[in-house]
Amino acid sequence: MSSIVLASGNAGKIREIQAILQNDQILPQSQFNVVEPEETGATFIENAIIKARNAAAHCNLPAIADDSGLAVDALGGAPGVISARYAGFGASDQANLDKLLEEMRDVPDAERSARFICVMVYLRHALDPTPIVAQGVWEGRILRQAVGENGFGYDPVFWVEQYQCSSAQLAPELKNALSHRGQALRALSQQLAGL
Ligand SMILES: O=c1nc[nH]c2c1ncn2[C@H]1C[C@H](O)[C@@H](COP(=O)(O)OP(=O)(O)OP(=O)(O)O)O1
Ligand SMILES: [Mg+2]
Repeated sequence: MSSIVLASGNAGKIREIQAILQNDQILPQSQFNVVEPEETGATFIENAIIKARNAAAHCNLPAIADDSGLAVDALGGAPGVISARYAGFGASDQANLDKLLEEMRDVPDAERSARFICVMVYLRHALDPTPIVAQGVWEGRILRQAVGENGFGYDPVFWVEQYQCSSAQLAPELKNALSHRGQALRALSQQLAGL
């Protein structure tokens, strides 16, 4: 099997994707000096395709991309596709999370429902007209303060009802078994196996 480029610059995502797929032919785009594209899409799927196409074109290889984010009901679905730049372009995870907690300060406990969404795309080559697409959704609630050290991004404020802890308090394997990303990757793998 030939290599597949993983079109992400997010170390947390890359760690999770590699742990789930366990395929040493999947190489992060940093190994090819891919320049990250602007994520101009209005939807997760558009942004995933933009990222996968950019990496596939640069590397002349098949590519996988993950576009994901947090949709909070009390904020009308925000931060959504702009989750990575909620507090501004190039904002840190901490700055994004602080902004979310601030926006949610006066939202009562009963109205703090949210979900993580992940769209994974596989392109056979840059101009592949029929991308393989898979999606995962993980329901949770937004905490009032950050707790936990694992994961990345908004994990410290995402309450996982089933385990009564934040997703940053889950062991990495358990997060991958439950998460939007784990769901999307398993669905993507099934489709790839059927090709
Ligand atoms: O499991 C997760 N646990 C916590 N936070 C998460 C998760 N999954 C996505 N998120 C947040 C992080 C970031 O704020 C945004 C993704 O933005 P997104 O553009 O897809 O990724 P990114 O810019 O970090 O890396 P890249 O585009 O190179 O893959 O959603
Ligand atoms: Mg991004």
